[in-house]
Amino acid sequence: MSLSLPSIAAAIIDLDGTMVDTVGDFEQALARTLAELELPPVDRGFIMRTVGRGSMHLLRQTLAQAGGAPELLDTAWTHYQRHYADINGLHADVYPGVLEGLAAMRARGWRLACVTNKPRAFALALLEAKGLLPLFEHVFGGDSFERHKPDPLPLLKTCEALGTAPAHTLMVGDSSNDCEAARAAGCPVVLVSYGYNHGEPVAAARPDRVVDRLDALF
Ligand SMILES: O=C(O)COP(=O)(O)O
Ligand SMILES: [Mg+2]
Repeated sequence: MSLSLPSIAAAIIDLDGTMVDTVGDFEQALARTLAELELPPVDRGFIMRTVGRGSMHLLRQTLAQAGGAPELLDTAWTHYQRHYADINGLHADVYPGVLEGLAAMRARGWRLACVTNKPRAFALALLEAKGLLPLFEHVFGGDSFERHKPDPLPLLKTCEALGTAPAHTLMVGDSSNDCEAARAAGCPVVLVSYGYNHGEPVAAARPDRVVDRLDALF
């Protein structure tokens, strides 16, 4: 599939690793959760390789990495949600070029939606804290639909909500999850080079284009 920008009417933008560098938030919330369970913290590299498949996946992997018993997962989840809500956005920065890129999309008349695997309540609070929320018509999280990315369902549902055909709705993300979901939904896809792609170069996912900044798309 080749990317034809003039045919695009809307964009679905991923959050963690694409708009906001949230590793610091994950690091803090996980460290506090593990400390409460009397377990050692995990390192930043592990978090960067593991993030992207939803908070429950991250927590399950983290618990295993820290040597915690799988039976601790429910308790850990309760702690994690409380800690994440407390620090959400405090250790996170909007990447360079994001505001400019989103403004350029809006200037072209594109409709914008955010689709993340983060729980929706955390995504809304983070977008609000970073001043990005007013740019989006819809925000959907990992708990908004029955299945999350890399399943195409969230993208198909978002196209329905936007009223745009998948072929005219550009997915912009940072990982192979975003790319797989887009391919299966029939959306063209651009990946940013700077996010979290499970430690792999994004080009390996074979998106329609790779950009180093969101505003480099135009
Ligand atoms: O797994 C996460 O919570 C991050 O997800 P995202 O990259 O889809 O925003
Ligand atoms: Mg991401």
